[in-house]
Amino acid sequence: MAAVTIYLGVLILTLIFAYFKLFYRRLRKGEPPLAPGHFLWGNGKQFTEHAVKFLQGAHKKCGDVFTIRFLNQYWTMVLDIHSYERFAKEKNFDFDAIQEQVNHNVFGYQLVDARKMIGEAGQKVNGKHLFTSLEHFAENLTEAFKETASEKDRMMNERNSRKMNQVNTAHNDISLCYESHHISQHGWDKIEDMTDKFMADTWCEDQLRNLASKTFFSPVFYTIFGRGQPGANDNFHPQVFHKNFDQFHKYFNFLWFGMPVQMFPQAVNAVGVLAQQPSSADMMQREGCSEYIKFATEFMLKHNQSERDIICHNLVFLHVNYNTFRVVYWCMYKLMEDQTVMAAVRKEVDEVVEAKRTGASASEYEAEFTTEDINKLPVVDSFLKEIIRWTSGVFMVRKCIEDTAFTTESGQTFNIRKGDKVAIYPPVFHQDPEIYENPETFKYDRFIDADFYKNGKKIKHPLIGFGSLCPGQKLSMLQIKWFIINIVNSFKLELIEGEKTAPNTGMYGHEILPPTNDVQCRFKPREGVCALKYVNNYGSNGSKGLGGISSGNML
Ligand code: HEM
Repeated sequence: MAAVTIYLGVLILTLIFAYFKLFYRRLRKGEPPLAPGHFLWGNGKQFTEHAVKFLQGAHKKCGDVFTIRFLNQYWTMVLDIHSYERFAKEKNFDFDAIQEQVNHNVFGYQLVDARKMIGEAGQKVNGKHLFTSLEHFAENLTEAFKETASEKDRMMNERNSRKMNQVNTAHNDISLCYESHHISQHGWDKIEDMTDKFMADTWCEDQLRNLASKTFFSPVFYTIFGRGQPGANDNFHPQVFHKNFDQFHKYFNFLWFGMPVQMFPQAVNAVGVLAQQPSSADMMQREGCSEYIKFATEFMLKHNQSERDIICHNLVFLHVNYNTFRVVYWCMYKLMEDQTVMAAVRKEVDEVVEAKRTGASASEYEAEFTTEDINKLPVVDSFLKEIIRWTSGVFMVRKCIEDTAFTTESGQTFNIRKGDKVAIYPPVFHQDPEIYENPETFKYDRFIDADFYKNGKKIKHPLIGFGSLCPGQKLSMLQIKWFIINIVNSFKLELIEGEKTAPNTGMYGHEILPPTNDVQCRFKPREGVCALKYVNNYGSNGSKGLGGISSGNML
């Protein structure tokens, strides 16, 4: 009995010691206040329930800068939008540790000489490479659209042959009637007209995720990895990768926080498929393989990284591009959900296409767009920014590598402890009613010629969906804009009645929130549309050709 009491006593003392050692924090002078939370788990539960509501509440109680806790990890939140640039420029707030954590915990590898590699690889999607990447993407997009449109042709051919049988039968019947009841030739023509109209009115139905995958993810995949010999590796296919990436992504937050992937059998299965990639030598030989992948692969080989590491890095690159896919999903959803949005975007696109159109007849119609042209559409631009505002769930996180006195734009100084995480949480700004009137309402034209204010002061960076470091933001924005112009020009899209979804607020932490559920939609090619062509004019007349309205705050 005495021994049990001693054991219990030791256990309780150990637990108390562990609690004070691991979880409890005594604030030092000048440190930001701690947000109230569970004595053991900290603020994890409040965060996962609804990160924005939790942080808005803590902001009201604690002020612009305060610290939250996830188990034994302390994160200081800087929730003053005017301090964004100071935060981004603070040299003691380091991103490398975060990038290492993602690479190690989520993708299971480590990048050698990471800063140099990411810095130089980032140039392969900017400057002149931005234009060539967009050119390749545009070519792949045209292919993907042709394939999607041909689905309707395939479907119509099947229906046609079925219908022709019916029509032949009807024809025989009608001929009999025609002879016996004198149905006019006009009556017969009308029946044939109705059959044609029925064919033209035929829609294809699909899940939106599938449709976005076929029309957008596929061209992105081919733009990154190029195309191999037909049938070379059946699993290295955009749709196979998309499906498995979708599975894997569900566990992103858990993996990032350090939970072992073995806890999630579905993620393990998905990774098993995603690991089936061509060898690095074969990858670089694929037709149209991107400069980014070629550069990264050569860099990693030079640094003696293994084939496995290269495969993992390819997945990281696909992961960052997957954000662009998610934005496109939401663009398509909002275009279909709200007829006012569709009408406004379509009007702008139709007008510019009409103005640029060349060719004598429908079969010859073509309109050329430069990067500048793509960027010069205020409605498309604002619509896209509103989608990013409405769906971004991103953290901008850094590790504090030295004890640091951080001064906000308003002059308050806080001591941030070495080893803590420091973060800006853009969704809190994006949902702030003082910055964005009725933030819960989707307003496609919110960003047209608009300035935004907080505490009476104009905000320099009102939308922070890409953080300060993302090298892919220009490419991403341009790919999405080009996609919107093309999809609106080429297809009619509708949601099936009653279908509805919303951003999944339980997934805050993902750069772009996934939908709570997928929706069923229908589409068909528009008749007699003008073919659109992207023209890479980099360097012509000394042009870097970005121009446009987006350069102010997003590009
Ligand atoms: C809508 C699409 C995208 C979103 C919302 C997005 C968002 C972000 C965010 C929030 C970060 C962290 C930045 C920070 O904390 O300052 C980031 C980093 C990064 N993004 Fe993107 N991104 C997108 C598309 C892309 C694309 C298309 C590429 C590649 C071409 C890309 C490449 C990267 C890389 C390499 C980093 C790490 C940068 C570093 O370590 O310095 N992203 N992105």
